[in-house]
Amino acid sequence: MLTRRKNSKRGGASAADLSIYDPVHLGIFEDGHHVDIELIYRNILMAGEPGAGKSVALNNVVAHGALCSDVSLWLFDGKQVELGLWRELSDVFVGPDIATALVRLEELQAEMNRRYDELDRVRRRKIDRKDPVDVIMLVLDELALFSATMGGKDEQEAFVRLLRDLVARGRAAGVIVVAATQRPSADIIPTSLRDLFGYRLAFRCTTDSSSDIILGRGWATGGYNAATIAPEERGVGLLLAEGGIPRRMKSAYLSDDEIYALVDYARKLRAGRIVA
Ligand SMILES: Nc1ncnc2c1ncn2[C@@H]1O[C@H](COP(=O)(O)OP(=O)(O)OP(=O)(O)O)[C@@H](O)[C@H]1O
Repeated sequence: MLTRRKNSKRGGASAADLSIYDPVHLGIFEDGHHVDIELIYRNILMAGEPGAGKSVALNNVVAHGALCSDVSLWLFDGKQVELGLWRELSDVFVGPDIATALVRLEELQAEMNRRYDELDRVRRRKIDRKDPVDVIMLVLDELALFSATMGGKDEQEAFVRLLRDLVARGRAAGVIVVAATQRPSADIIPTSLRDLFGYRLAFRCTTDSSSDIILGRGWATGGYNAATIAPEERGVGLLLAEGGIPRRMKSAYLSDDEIYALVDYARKLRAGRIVA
C-alpha cells in the first residue's frame, strides 16, 4: 500500500475541490483558447526578467494545488513574500534559508525513493489517481537564491543536485516541481536541468540568449523569442510543452484579494467543511 493521503479527510475528492490529475488553468493563448496544462507527471519552469509576470503565473499553479484534496504543498520562497499568502495551507514552507532547504529536499528525495520502492514491490510504474497518496507539489521561487546566492558553493551544488534528481525522477512517484527564476542564465538553469522540465514558460527576457536558455537552443532564431515581448506586456509569455512549439499566452491574473478568498476557501476544503 502506498502512503495514506494526508489532506483527504473525506476519503476522496468532492465536486467542490480539484484534483492534481485535472488540468491546471494558467491563462489564455493568443487565439483565445484556454491554457490548461496537465501537470501530473510533469514539471514546469518559469523564467523572465523582474516584473514580467512569473509570480502571477506561479500563483495560478499554487492556487490549483491548494484547492486539491490530493496535493501536499511544499513551498520554497527565497523572497519569503511571494508565496507567503499560501503559507498556512502548505505542508512545508521554507524561507530564505539554504540549510533548511537542503534538509527538506533530502526528506523529499527519501520520500520519493520510498515511493519507488513501494511501486516496485507492487509491480507498478507510477502512482495514479486511485492511489491514496498525496502528490507533492514542490514550488520554488526564486530558484537562483537557493542555487547561486545563499550559502556556500557546496550547499548550492548540493541544492542543484537534489533538485535535478527530483525533477528527473520525481514525476512517476508523484512529485511535481514548479520552479521560477528571474535569472535565466546558464549557471542558474543549466541545460541538463532545463531539459528535464516538460513545460517551460518564458516571460519577457532582455536577450535572445536568455529566451533560449529557458525554451531551448534555437527557438529564438526560429521566431520564438521572449525578448520580443514588450515590457508593458506583463503576464505574456511563450509556453513550450514537451515536443511542441512555443505558444504565446497570457497568464490569468489573481489579485491579492482573490488569493485571500481562495486561501479561505481552500482552508475550509482542507478542514472538510465544504462538501458537495
Ligand atoms: N497576467 C497578468 N495580468 C495582468 N497584470 C499582470 C499579469 N502578470 C503580471 N502582471 C502585473 O505585473 C506585475 C509584476 O508581475 P509579477 O510579480 O508576477 O512579476 P515577476 O516576474 O514575478 O517579478 P519578480 O521577478 O520581480 O518577482 C504584477 O504586480 C501585475 O501588476
